Amino acid sequence: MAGFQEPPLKKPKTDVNFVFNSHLPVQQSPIRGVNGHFNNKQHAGNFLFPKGPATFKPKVQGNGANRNTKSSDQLKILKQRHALPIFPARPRLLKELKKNDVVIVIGETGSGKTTQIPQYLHEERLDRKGAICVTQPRRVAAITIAKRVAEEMDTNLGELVGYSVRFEESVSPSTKLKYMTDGMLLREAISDPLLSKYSWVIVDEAHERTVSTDVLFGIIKDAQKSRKAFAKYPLRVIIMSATMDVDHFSNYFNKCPVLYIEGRQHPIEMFYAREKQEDYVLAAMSTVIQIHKEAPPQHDILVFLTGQEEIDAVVHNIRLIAKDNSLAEFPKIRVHALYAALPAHQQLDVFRATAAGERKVIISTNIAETSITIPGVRYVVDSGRAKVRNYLPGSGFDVLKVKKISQAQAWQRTGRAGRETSGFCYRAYTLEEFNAMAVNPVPEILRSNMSSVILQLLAMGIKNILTFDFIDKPSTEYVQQAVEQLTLLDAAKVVKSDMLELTETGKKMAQFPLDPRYAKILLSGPDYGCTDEVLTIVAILSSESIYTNPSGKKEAAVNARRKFSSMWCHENFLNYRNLSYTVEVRKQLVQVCQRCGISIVSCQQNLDSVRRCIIAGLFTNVAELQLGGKYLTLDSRQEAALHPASVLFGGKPAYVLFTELVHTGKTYMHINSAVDAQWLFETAPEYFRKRHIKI
Ligand SMILES: Nc1ncnc2c1ncn2[C@@H]1O[C@H](COP(=O)(O)OP(=O)(O)OP(=O)(O)O)[C@@H](O)[C@H]1O
Repeated sequence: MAGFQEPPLKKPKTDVNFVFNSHLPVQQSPIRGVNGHFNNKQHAGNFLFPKGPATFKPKVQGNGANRNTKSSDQLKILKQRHALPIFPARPRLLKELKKNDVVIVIGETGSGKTTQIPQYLHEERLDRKGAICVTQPRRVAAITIAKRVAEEMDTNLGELVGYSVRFEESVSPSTKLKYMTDGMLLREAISDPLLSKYSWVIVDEAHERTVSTDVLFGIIKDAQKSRKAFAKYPLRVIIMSATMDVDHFSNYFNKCPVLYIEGRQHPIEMFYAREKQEDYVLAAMSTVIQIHKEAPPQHDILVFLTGQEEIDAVVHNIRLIAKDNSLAEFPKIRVHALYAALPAHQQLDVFRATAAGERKVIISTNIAETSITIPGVRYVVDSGRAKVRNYLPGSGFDVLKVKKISQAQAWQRTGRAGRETSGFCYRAYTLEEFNAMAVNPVPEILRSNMSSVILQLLAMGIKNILTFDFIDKPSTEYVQQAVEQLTLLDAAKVVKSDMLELTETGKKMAQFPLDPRYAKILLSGPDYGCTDEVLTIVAILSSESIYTNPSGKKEAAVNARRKFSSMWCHENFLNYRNLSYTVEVRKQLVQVCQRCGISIVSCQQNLDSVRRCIIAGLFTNVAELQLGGKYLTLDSRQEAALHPASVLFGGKPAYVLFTELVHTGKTYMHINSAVDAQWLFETAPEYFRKRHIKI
């Protein structure tokens, strides 16, 4: 549904006036003196100053074929590794890591934390007893970093170095360095709370404070304690970031030491808008054109905007502008969009190097904000905004809204330049606006629906959520609402005051890497005789969009897809790769169903059964048509509209089920089905009686 509207943008007429602000020199942290996090006395003395090139002979090398006769590519990579700011600190860093159970490592973006520290541990054979796991908040980072490290270690991806992200992994029994999303490690902890496969867990980009990372902190602390008592080898933990509140983290981890990797490899020149910009999208776009007119080819540009529709529109506009005769004398532009809903191959395409005389312009969400290195990027243009998920208190829903980013995020964005060589960062907002931004992002756990997390914690045997050792406690109200949702789904029951337990249904639900509501739909499949059908639907809902929305053909794509409400059509702007991915997801869900003994039956096109089954999981996501023609959600009495791209638009069914609410100017219900009031009552009588629906 997203991506329906044609670009609302005009060609930017005026240039944004920038003022040169500072030069982030090679040997000085950009954050020090700006947000003050590093000026903390408690940890003084832990700086790992570069002491000139250290020499070392790795005890273990990659298992590539040409170990003795290194190719020139390998020698080049080795040289690059040795030039990183972290390299001279290697001996002291290892000494500290060996000495302490938990260490916080702070280092400039690009200093080499993510790619090098795991390799150092491996070279020292500190992974003999268990593998090294490195968590990332985002899948694209986990995959691309694993690829880079495999290349650096001269090994095939999936052998010594691998990755694991939801529904996709490349690992083998010989994998020693495993890059994975924080959510995947949390999932592993359900069956193995001691994390016994690993001797090291490295939590990277800890400042992002995703729900999964926050919960992992508590799990890791617990696992560490238990393993000290009776496991064969201890669990060592490294918490890493370039921009985080070290005191808060260190206090949580029993005043663990904080190590600072000094210096950055390449300088970055910083620019701020001279005046406040009315329209951040136009400001970002005109900055790109300004840079394009001045920068040499192959100096690529990475632009941070907020969401899919906006990014598609900007990509479309820049392509149009690039065709303008007035730009004929400048390099050819290759424009890429980068957001989570894009198929993996399109996401990875942005890493492809530019041809001679060409410039790559990448318009991205905050998916590219941390960890990754995009070859060729020398310019970063930051709109200062991001789309963030926020829980609607009292509703059980998360809503996506465009918000200003934090200073920590702004520095991370800056850090995507200056990785291979010197760079430039243009902030399309003023220095005053920057100073007024929050220092750190609000932890996701304080603003999200917690039902998935609580289901996972219960599956790990943690019965009292309110006493779990969270680094920042979520509000009791949010916890209670999530518990209520899990109780309504028959996943959990209260056994004593504040003590919860999973029901048999809940135990099965926790086996699925899905939102509990989707898991409940699958578990209800046999009751409605339609497991086969709902498996397909849930697989699609859990994958990235199977639709394509080519720019300039959005209307045609929407019209083509309208036909799906009555019949299957070919050649209707379906995304082949994402469809194939969905088939893989479905296969994995079938395996979990088989493990849980859920029989896979088909209702043979009886779509009413399918809709009733979907209600079993999503009955809290229903809106009712009001007299004035508007919809109100039954759970929170919130006004929400059908999107013009929905097949139900204009039809006005009395009750509409949706998967989520999306706020883009107006609140839209995302992905809909018309449902019957009688079915609602039959599925959750207690719940709907309280909501007085009309039958
Ligand atoms: N895919 C890649 N291609 C080329 N160079 C790369 C690639 N990945 C990493 N590098 C090089 O390795 C350096 C260190 O990257 P690394 O991700 O380890 O830094 P980091 O300190 O973890 O940064 P951040 O805090 O931004 O995650 C980069 O600055 C870059 O020079």
